[in-house]
Amino acid sequence: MSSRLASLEAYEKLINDYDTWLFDCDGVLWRGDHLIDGVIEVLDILRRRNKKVVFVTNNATKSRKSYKTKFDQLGIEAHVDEIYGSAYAAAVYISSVLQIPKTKKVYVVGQGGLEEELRDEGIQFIGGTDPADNTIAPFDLSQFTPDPDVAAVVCGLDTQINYTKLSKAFQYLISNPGCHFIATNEDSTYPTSAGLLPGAGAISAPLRYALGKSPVCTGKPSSTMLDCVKAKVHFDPKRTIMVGDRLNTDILFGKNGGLTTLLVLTGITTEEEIIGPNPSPIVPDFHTQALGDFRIVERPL
Ligand SMILES: O=C(O)[C@H](O)[C@H](O)COP(=O)(O)O
Ligand SMILES: [Mg+2]
Repeated sequence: MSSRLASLEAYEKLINDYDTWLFDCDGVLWRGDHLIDGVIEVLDILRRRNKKVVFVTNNATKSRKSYKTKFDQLGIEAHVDEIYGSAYAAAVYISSVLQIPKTKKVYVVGQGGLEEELRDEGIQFIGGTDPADNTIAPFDLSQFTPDPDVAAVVCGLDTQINYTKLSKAFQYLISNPGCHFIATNEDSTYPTSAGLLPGAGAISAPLRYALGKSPVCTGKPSSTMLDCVKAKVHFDPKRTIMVGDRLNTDILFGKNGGLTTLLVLTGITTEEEIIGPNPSPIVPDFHTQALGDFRIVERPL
């Protein structure tokens, strides 16, 4: 059963017990471009208490560098080497795990952030933001010649999704032998300041259905994302806490990694889902309304 934080002592104890704090972004720090109340103060408290702060997001629309710009714009202190996104995890997976030859290419269903991370890993790509693929014109298969050098299809959140991209991705996956099917993440929904929208999982779903097979997922809860963090950040899992708003990504990611987990209710998951009559089988160690609740340690009620 998840334990709800409700006293000054409980918030103090959590801060004292954990040296490394991994934070999800959408639904924890912000919703779309709207900062969630109390986030800046609490991150400052943790930094002043010499806690290691790391950001782990499944949102593949931005690269780590473009996330740094978003943090700056929202007034949140963050450094590029503290930021880990599913686009970065996908690029590292392709270059270091699959080791696709540099002569090969990736067909992208996704946005600029994913392309930037692929480029930074020296991976050639087509599709993505290419205007030729961002069209509402009907797709004519008889006019399409698959590029034989495409060795993988990677699918992330793409707000410009269309039938042409789905068709080309599908064609590469059925015609190029051994073509890898990768999803940056499979979140079903995406929390914005105006409400919920379809998530990256809803973008790769038509391909999963058409192919009858699932992609390799590199974002949370997969271990690929934690391996990316571990490769750059030293931390003791026993003294590390994962803070997130979604059970089947953030909390499962923490549990899979042997970390302690804290659920906040400012994003996807409602309290009903953890303490209601039919609670989720994914149980966080702790939960609280919002990250901002930790301000109590410096302004006791
Ligand atoms: O659809 C998506 O990609 C997700 O909803 C979104 O990106 C989640 O981001 P996170 O909460 O992991 O920062
Ligand atoms: Mg989230």
